[in-house]
Amino acid sequence: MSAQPVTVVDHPLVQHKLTIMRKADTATSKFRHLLKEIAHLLCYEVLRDLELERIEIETPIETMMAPRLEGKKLCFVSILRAGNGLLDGMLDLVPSARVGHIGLYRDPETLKPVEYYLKLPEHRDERLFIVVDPMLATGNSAVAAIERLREAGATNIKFVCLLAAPEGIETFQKALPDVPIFTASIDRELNDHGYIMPGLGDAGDRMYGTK
Ligand SMILES: O=P(O)(O)OC[C@H]1O[C@H](OP(=O)(O)OP(=O)(O)O)[C@H](O)[C@@H]1O
Ligand SMILES: O=c1cc[nH]c(=O)[nH]1
Ligand SMILES: [Mg+2]
Repeated sequence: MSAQPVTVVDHPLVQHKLTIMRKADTATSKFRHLLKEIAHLLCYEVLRDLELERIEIETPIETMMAPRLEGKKLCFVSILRAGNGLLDGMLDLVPSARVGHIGLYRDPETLKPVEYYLKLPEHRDERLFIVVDPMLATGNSAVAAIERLREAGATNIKFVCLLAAPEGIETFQKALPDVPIFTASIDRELNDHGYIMPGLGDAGDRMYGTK
């Protein structure tokens, strides 16, 4: 099976905001704010093909059949912690969406993800799951999260990140060829510690000021 494409959202607004996020001297509050704003723009792209239902409404002039989004059929899944930055922006646009959380941290020695939390809504086979995490580095965390979702019954899944490394995309597409990736940038490569270069550093630490 050939892999689903990677969509790079290269809109000038996204690229400009990303440049500010990458800068080492951008403050935590500004970083979080920009991540939320970029999440709005990524959300717009990832939901482009969303099916709408039609409902009858009354405008001041006449009756019409108008398109409506059924937000409850959508579920955003945040890979904790850093995924919450994207999640907040996505929920601004689709407040009725359901939300799942998967807690994973990357062991700094092995670069393997360690799971510490999982909470998902029910009726998983009926929903579109949008899994969010700003960083796709080795790809191990995203693959583990999505495999876990699949075990739990999710079938329709898309992945959204801010930065992706070529190594992470390769791992992801080998493991999950049917899951499309949306990202604001494909960066150059990983360094010896599994950090994306040029990247933006540790997304969780930059969001929450923990370093
Ligand atoms: O593609 P990978 O090599 O798996 O790396 C990416 C993961 O690393 C970061 O999380 P981290 O482990 O730092 O946890 P945090 O969000 O709690 O800081 C990031 O938010 C991803 O989840
Ligand atoms: O560059 C990276 C790699 C993994 N996790 C991050 O937060 N940043
Ligand atoms: Mg981190």
